[in-house]
Amino acid sequence: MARRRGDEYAAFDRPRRRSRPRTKERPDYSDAPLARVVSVDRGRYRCDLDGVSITATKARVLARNSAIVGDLVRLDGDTSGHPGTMARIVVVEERDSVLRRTADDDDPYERPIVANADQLVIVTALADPPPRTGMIDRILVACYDAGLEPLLCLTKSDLATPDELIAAYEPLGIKVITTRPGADLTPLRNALHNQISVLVGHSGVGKSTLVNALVPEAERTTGQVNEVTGRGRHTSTSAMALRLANGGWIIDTPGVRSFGLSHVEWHKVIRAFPDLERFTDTCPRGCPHRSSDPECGLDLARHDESVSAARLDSFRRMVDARTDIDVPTRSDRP
Ligand SMILES: Nc1nc2c(ncn2[C@@H]2O[C@H](COP(=O)(O)OP(=O)(O)OP(=O)(O)O)[C@@H](O)[C@H]2O)c(=O)[nH]1
Repeated sequence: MARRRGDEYAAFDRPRRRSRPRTKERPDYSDAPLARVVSVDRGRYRCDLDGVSITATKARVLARNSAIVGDLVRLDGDTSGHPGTMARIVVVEERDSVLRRTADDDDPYERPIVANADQLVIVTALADPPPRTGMIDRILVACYDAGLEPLLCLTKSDLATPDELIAAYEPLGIKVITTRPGADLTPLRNALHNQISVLVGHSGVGKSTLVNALVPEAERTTGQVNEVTGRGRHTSTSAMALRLANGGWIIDTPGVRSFGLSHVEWHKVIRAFPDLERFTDTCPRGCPHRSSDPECGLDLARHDESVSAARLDSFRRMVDARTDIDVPTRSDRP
């Protein structure tokens, strides 16, 4: 600010401090302790360093939202984990995988949910709330896009039979596990052993109940399903990674109502539909397989008894909704 003449405080003005020239050399953190981010809450990162829980902030040089649950990070500062201490995340290691979703199919803003998972467990209740195969198919698209192995976990088998869903998904090579209150969890434990598994599902399907059974000390809050809306209450509000006693991690994520896929390139959606893919061999080059695309081979699948109409509808709903496909449709033809 320009100083007024005769300003009586002018004499007190301190000489400007020269800033030290910045060094271009960053400290070498390659030997700094390596921890895993287990939860993120308002700029505070809880990290697990060989079983010790450490609270950390993120170094300013790292971009916003650059560390997410599942990330392997190098820590500087106080890594004792004692109450009141704080470490600093100085490096986020390269990720093996990133599971992403968008709020809906038009949302250009993609949300990385979890880093470094190997397996995606789609938790679906057989009733209360009722299963939605469209949602399962959407999550499968995101799963294959992230390079993860899918596992379908059907809960609440005390309320309804799993036969239909097993018949629909097992032939696609997807492992299916069924649970109910008091069920023997050995098959699920075996499937999770030494894997980093992320649990995804609609609110109220029983993810937290499962997590509490697998890791009792987790004490994840469980909620009632609303009798009127049939929806869960979104009791868990943020993702959390938990160590499994016999090796591996499970990452519980908040219940989702939708699973947007605008981050998945449209031509990759078909990968989650191996049962339909063979019909696309006869399609014209670059066919996006929408209902309106001329000579799309999937139109023949409609008349094939071995094809599930629900799966075909589910696929078509996903591609028909895309606004980023620039290929003429039947109605565009002269
Ligand atoms: N009958 C039956 N009820 C179950 C089963 N598993 C969970 N529940 C009940 O379903 C309700 C919702 O379970 P939660 O574990 O809170 O569900 P969630 O998926 O974690 O829900 P969000 O936290 O909202 O994501 C609770 O009342 C559970 O007791 C099951 O196998 N059978």
